[in-house]
Amino acid sequence: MDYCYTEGISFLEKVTEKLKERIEKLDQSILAGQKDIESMHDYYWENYTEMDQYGYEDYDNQQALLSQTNANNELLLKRRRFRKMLDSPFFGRVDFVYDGEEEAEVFYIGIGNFAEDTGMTPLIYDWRAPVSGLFYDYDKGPASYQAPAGTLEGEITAKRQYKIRKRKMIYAFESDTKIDDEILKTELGTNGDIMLKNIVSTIQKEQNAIIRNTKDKILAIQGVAGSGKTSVALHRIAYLLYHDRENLKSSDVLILSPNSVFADYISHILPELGEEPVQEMSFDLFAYKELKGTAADCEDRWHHLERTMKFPDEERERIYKEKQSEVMAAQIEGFLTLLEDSLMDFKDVEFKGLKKTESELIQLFYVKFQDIPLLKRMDAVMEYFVDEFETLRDRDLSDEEREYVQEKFDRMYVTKDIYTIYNWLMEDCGYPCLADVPCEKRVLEYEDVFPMLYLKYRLMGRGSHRRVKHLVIDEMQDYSYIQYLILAELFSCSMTILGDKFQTMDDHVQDVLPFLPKVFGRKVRKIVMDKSYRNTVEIASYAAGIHGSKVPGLLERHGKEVMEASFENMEQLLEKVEENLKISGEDGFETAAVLAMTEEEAWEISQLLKKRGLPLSYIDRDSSAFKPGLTVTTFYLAKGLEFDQVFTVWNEKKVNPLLTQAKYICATRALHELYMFGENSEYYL
Ligand SMILES: Nc1ncnc2c1ncn2[C@@H]1O[C@H](COP(=O)(O)OP(=O)(O)OP(=O)(O)O)[C@@H](O)[C@H]1O
Repeated sequence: MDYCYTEGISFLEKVTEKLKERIEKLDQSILAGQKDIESMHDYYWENYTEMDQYGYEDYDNQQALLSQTNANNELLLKRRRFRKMLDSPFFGRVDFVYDGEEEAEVFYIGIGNFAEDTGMTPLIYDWRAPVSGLFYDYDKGPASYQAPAGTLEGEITAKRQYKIRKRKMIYAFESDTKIDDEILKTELGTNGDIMLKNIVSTIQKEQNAIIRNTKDKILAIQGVAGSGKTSVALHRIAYLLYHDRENLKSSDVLILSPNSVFADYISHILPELGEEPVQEMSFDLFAYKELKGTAADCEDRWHHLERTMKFPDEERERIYKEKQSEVMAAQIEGFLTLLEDSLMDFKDVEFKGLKKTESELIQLFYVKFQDIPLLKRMDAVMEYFVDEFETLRDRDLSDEEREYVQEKFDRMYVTKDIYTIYNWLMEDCGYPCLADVPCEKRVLEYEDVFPMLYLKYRLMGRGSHRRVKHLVIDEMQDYSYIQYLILAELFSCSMTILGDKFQTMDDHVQDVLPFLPKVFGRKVRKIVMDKSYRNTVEIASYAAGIHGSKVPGLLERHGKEVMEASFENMEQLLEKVEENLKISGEDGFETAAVLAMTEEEAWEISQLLKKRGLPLSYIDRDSSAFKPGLTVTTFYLAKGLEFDQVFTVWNEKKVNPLLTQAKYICATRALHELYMFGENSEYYL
């Protein structure tokens, strides 16, 4: 047995013992803490009637209780981390000789810090600790890392990698190259996990640079399919949380994600890395909530995609695109300038002897309060009026009086209804107007949702979300110019923006990187990730061929050739799917997917496969869970996910403007096997 392995095992044994001891001690402290909390509760309930009349004692008690509860929560978190570490305490080791010293210091690296006791030198260092950068960034030889006190230089004399599962050493070896490609290939070649994996033990140097970047406020990553964008973004969140515990909590981080299934698919990563889950939201849902008082319902992206595929209409698509574009944003600005006059109908105001003439009001409106958004400005003028009244009369207005005055001022707007104003804008731009119906009957088509929301913010202001301190935008290519303007209005925090222009859900590739700096009004650091880790060489080359783009950098992981076939009808096609499906049996796969174009097709296929007796999960836009086994869904809901086997199914006779992008998205979802199956019946026409 080699030295590296035996030494690894003996350290594993030592650490396991120490972890167990530490967990036991924590058990006791937690128990003692809980008893304290209980007795503090008891004391409070027994004595609170007698506590001093000013409430000092009561306050002190509450504070003591709070700090004891917090202390106990921290212990609970620590215990949770150590329990997790028991399974696999470390995965790397670096021996580092600091400049000017003789002997190497040994650093073991794992998912968290672990010392025998608080304040002692760690036996294991958190992968996010400054010293752990050595493991990811350097081979043997001269190296340095950034410590709080400055750069520390020295030499790496040894570097090792381990795989430990359920307290058993699976392998241990000396790695003199970067985190070894062979290991990476083996890790990627195995099935076993169905959700996205944490990649702490094999983070690559380029990925590490992104994860550890705290300098750039806005990072935008254009990465080829499978380059680890989502993984890197999540590890970056964990890194930021670790290094800024004081200011950044999990609840301060928001991920804009494409759908709920994707949110489920990535949800376990942060807890696995010892952090609490972060907030997650879809932008469409957010818009729907924000427009509640303006329209009864809003279509979402899926409606639009389905319509584009079912009823391709170039003119309609042109209008859709224009409405989301920079040109539209400029048109809205021009429109707003004119609206300053056309929306207003000034009249003298008089209330119980206090009068403001039309020209005085105009002066206040256009000069004194000119910086306030148009639909909020009259409120400011009214407050000015009310203030003057209350000062002169030396009394406050009653609620009824206030309402009466408010009405007078509100009447100076021709309308306050955003929907009506939006229709004026449509008229100005030469687009068809939306139906003139009352709010409860208004259903916004997707093309109008974001321009209307943007108009609303420009008219009413919004104020940025102070609670969100870091925003992650995944699938950046799927957001329009107008959507980015809204995001810039809403969030002024640091951001990680990531995506792949080739996966745009549109008939054209959209590259958002050129306009981001303009929208956010600041420098955006752009990073390209051009190596793919997901697909085999065969699948990646096939996928690149769909766009005629160059094959990304790949690990030389080979697999089955991509199978392309055309079938006369769906039954024959599904026969072939069944024949090739390998999700059961000894060396079967964990996940497989049949990916169709439209929801209707996906549903139909799921029913036909069920009839064949195949167990499966059907994912539609309302689904929220990702499950092992066979999944049937559309290409657009499969975004961001991956499957061991993918069967892409489309109708060859049908005109589908999204077909090229859809095929590319489907093809790049496959880890090991890809089947591209066309069907040429007239069924779906
Ligand atoms: N350093 C790494 N070590 C091990 N696996 C990795 C590494 N980087 C990426 N992977 C794996 O590659 C696959 C793709 O990663 P991920 O889903 O994060 O990529 P992506 O760029 O977001 O993909 P896409 O845009 O196609 O959805 C995942 O299985 C992930 O675990």
